[in-house]
Amino acid sequence: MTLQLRVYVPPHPLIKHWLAVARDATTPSVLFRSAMTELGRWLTYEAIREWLPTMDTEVNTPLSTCPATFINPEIPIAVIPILRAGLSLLEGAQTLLPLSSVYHIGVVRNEETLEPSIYLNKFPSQFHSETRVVITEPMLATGGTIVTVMEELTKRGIDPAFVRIISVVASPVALQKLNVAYPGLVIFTAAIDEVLNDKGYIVPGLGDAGDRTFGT
Ligand SMILES: O=P(O)(O)OC[C@H]1O[C@H](OP(=O)(O)OP(=O)(O)O)[C@H](O)[C@@H]1O
Ligand SMILES: O=c1cc[nH]c(=O)[nH]1
Ligand SMILES: [Mg+2]
Repeated sequence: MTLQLRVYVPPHPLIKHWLAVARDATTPSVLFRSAMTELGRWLTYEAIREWLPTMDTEVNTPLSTCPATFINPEIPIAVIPILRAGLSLLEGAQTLLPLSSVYHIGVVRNEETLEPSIYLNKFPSQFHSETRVVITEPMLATGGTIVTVMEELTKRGIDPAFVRIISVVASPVALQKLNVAYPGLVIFTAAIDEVLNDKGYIVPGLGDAGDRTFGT
């Protein structure tokens, strides 16, 4: 079977609404953060459908016994926010995955070369092989940052088939790069924008997600 990247753009009115708020250049930082939190929440809700491990058992209702399904607490769930901008989606993701562990990684692009470099890595030396991973990264532009993070995860035992990427705006260049390197990956994004300008910004995009989140 040939694996292929799967990219979902959920047609949900709340996702469209909060994307529109985030794209609007007049949206102040305080509202931009709310929009990103909501996008993190609804995109995570979509992404963990048929993915979060469950276990079938029985419960006793006040009247009788009945089949029941719980989230399986034995399978570790990791949320990976890529600093800085990925922090904007974290709260929304975390509210849906309250038992998850959060492992931070800081990556910054060189503004001239667009090459990513890691300045903080809180990953363990090895992850449990069954770990499910949600990566929060709002912008997939050249794809350099997300591929760097995937390399750090897979060399510590993460299976790409267990990874879901939560993004807000993705470019075809980044998606193609991911498809070559990790064809089994699944991505949930609010939009795919075609153009990458000569400074590596997605157009129309939403500008610099890190700066808009933190008001810098
Ligand atoms: O796909 P790429 O071309 O690698 O670009 C995407 C990355 O660029 C931005 O990070 P930035 O370097 O601006 O850091 P920040 O999040 O701290 O603002 C953005 O937050 C992504 O992490
Ligand atoms: O458009 C872009 C591209 C990279 N990083 C951003 O924050 N925005
Ligand atoms: Mg930035």
